[in-house]
Amino acid sequence: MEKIIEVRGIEKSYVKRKTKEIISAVNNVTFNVYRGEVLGLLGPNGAGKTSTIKMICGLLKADAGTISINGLDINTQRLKALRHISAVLEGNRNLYWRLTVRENLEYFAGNRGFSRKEVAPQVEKLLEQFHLKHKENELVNGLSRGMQQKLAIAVTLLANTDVILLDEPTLGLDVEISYELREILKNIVKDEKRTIIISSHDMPVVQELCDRTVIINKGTVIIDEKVENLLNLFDTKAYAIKIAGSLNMKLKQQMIQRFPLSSFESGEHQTVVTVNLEKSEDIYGLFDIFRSEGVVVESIDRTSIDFEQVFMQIVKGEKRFEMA
Ligand SMILES: Nc1ncnc2c1ncn2[C@@H]1O[C@H](COP(=O)(O)OP(=O)(O)OP(=O)(O)O)[C@@H](O)[C@H]1O
Repeated sequence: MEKIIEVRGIEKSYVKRKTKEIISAVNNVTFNVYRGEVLGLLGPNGAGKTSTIKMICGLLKADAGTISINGLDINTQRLKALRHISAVLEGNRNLYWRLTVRENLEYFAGNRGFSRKEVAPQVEKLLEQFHLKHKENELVNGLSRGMQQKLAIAVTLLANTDVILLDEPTLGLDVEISYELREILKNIVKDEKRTIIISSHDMPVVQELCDRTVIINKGTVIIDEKVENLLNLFDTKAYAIKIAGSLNMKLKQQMIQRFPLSSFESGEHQTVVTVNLEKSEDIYGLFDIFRSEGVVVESIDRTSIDFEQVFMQIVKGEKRFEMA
């Protein structure tokens, strides 16, 4: 697999203005991005994602370490390196508000050296793909946030760079437009082998779009693994246990303490407890708790897990999972 981005041991600290306290935001982060893959860059708030993304885009300079894009060092061959990457950063849609949808696409393609004629077929395709055709002659100013976001991503795709970086693409959008955007991106990823880095808190986006995920916590990479492998790994340890009657609060708290991702769904005569166990043997510990409280287990089944749960488990556990 061809490496298109190499991030090696990057570090970034900030000094708090008032207290002069030094904050280590990124601490020795290393990962690769391969051509044609969709990489999810994840982490809880304050983990260091934005700082990492800004260093990759050349908006921030790393205190230490190196970043290369297509073999070009971002410090010593900055302009050449940055020509291979385009980005939609969170809260910054990089559009001209007084131009129409079509004019924005043509203007930014022009900035990258493409003539209007050259990009005409692609502009048409993108207008269709992003369901923006009926808005092509409207000013960006009057568009909804969701439409603006779609256009910003379309502009980025039109630049035809080797790498596209989407920082929180669905943040702040309502559910319908998030879904629509996810579907559009899914089709683009399926049809064209684009290299995309997505930073997101929207786990369905990660689950459905990303091939691999790099999870950062407290400035350090804690996971670099294929999404599929993570789902499989956790899936085998997720159980749905049916219990007669209901569980009292003390027991629920006891379970959450021992198995942090437990969830409870109470019916009229039954409760379904879903747990994700770190080791399969932990099931015995669970049964011990039930036995000591006289809880009757009616059935136990393996269940499927979604990426949201996987992410929570990893971040809460703050540990590396050795993959088989
Ligand atoms: N300009 C700055 N000055 C001081 N501290 C900063 C600055 N930018 C970021 N930080 C701190 O660095 C740490 C990492 O921040 P960063 O924005 O990179 O994380 P993040 O993972 O993108 O978080 P979020 O998901 O909330 O955007 C945080 O503790 C943050 O408060």
